[in-house]
Amino acid sequence: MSTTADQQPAPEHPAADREVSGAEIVFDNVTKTYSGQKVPAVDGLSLTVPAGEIVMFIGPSGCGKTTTLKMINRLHEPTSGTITIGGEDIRSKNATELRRTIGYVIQGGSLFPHMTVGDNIALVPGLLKWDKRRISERVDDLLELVGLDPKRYRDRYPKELSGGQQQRVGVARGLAADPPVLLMDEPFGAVDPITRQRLQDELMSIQEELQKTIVCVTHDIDEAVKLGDRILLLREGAQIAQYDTATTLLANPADEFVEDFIGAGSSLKQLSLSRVDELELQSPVLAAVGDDGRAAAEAARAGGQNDVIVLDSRRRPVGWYNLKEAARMPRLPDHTEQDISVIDRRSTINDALDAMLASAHGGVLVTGRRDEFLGVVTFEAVTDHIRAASDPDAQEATS
Ligand SMILES: Nc1ncnc2c1ncn2[C@@H]1O[C@H](COP(=O)(O)OP(=O)(O)OP(=O)(O)O)[C@@H](O)[C@H]1O
Repeated sequence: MSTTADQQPAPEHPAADREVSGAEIVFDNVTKTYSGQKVPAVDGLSLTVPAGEIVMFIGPSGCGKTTTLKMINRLHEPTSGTITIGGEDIRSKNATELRRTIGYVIQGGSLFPHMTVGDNIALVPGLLKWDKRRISERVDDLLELVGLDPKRYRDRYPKELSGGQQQRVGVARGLAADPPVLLMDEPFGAVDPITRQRLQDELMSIQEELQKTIVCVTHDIDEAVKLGDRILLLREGAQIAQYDTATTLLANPADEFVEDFIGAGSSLKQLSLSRVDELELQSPVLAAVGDDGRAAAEAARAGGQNDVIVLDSRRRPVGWYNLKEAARMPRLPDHTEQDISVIDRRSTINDALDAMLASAHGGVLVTGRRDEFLGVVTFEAVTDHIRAASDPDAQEATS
């Protein structure tokens, strides 16, 4: 159902059937007027962010997205109105105490440069006086969760990481004390498009596992459509233009402002609503780290395959070789410098296509929870899907 400025949201709950560790956030008639300003940056905002969902804040520059976000962890105080998290008024704790229970991730990760990756992540658990062993285990778990090998990365300094890796550590730090709420302010704005897509995929896979309540500011409608269980589109003064699922927003824009904002490509954008797990995956012949490459290549050839895919002991893909390359390796190694084009099963079809265009293999590997290998999606599978989705006759024929 559609929600416009004069309606209270009464949405269906996409996360309702999953185990949720997040907490509901409610804004009740919240206004923020900065000192010295006549016009409020946020003017009487009432909004419910359901527990366990990702809500994406989007809207024109200066409409009040960041101000709204920063009121949740009291980096800005409302001039009037009330905000509750899990039913509790955020003013019932002091601001510092509150912030230790809310993860906060901003562009670039904002890591402390003089502290190691491990110490950066351990910061809030340390302030909360967790014991050393628990903190150390937590740091390693989180590094695993965001796809960084703890042994390799725990003791590095931020400057020894790529931009995307720093951003991952930023997410791990935001999640360190297992907060019910994670706030993100343009978290993936500073990285290249391929890295951004991977970070978005990782966030979706982390969210599938953790079910936090995530509020994320973005400037990118495609990112909002991809990540958001719900999208909040604001106009100036944080007035709600529409608050809906991506599907409804794209199919039924509430008015001309929304229509203009989503842009002319909205029928194409609907494609980015399709997820990779709607496609048929191929099951290739697999090999394990340490296997004899020649035997693996022979097994693949016997199975009619042109490639060997190598999995580690946790079934994560760590190598993807053609038969000739594999046959030259007496022991298949546990990592490769080559790009192996991996996407998460909840990635969009558009992401799959982008990854394929950058891949040497004419396909991409699809992973699920904790990066476990699920199968291969081929260029043909994607193009067939796109053809079917954009051809109404074909859709009718299959429905
Ligand atoms: N510290 C401040 N003091 C005074 N005015 C401010 C302050 N911070 C923001 N504003 C004003 O409040 C309004 C909302 O700003 P806000 O940063 O929340 O918008 P935004 O939607 O996040 O913008 P952008 O997309 O450009 O980041 C703007 O008019 C801005 O100029």
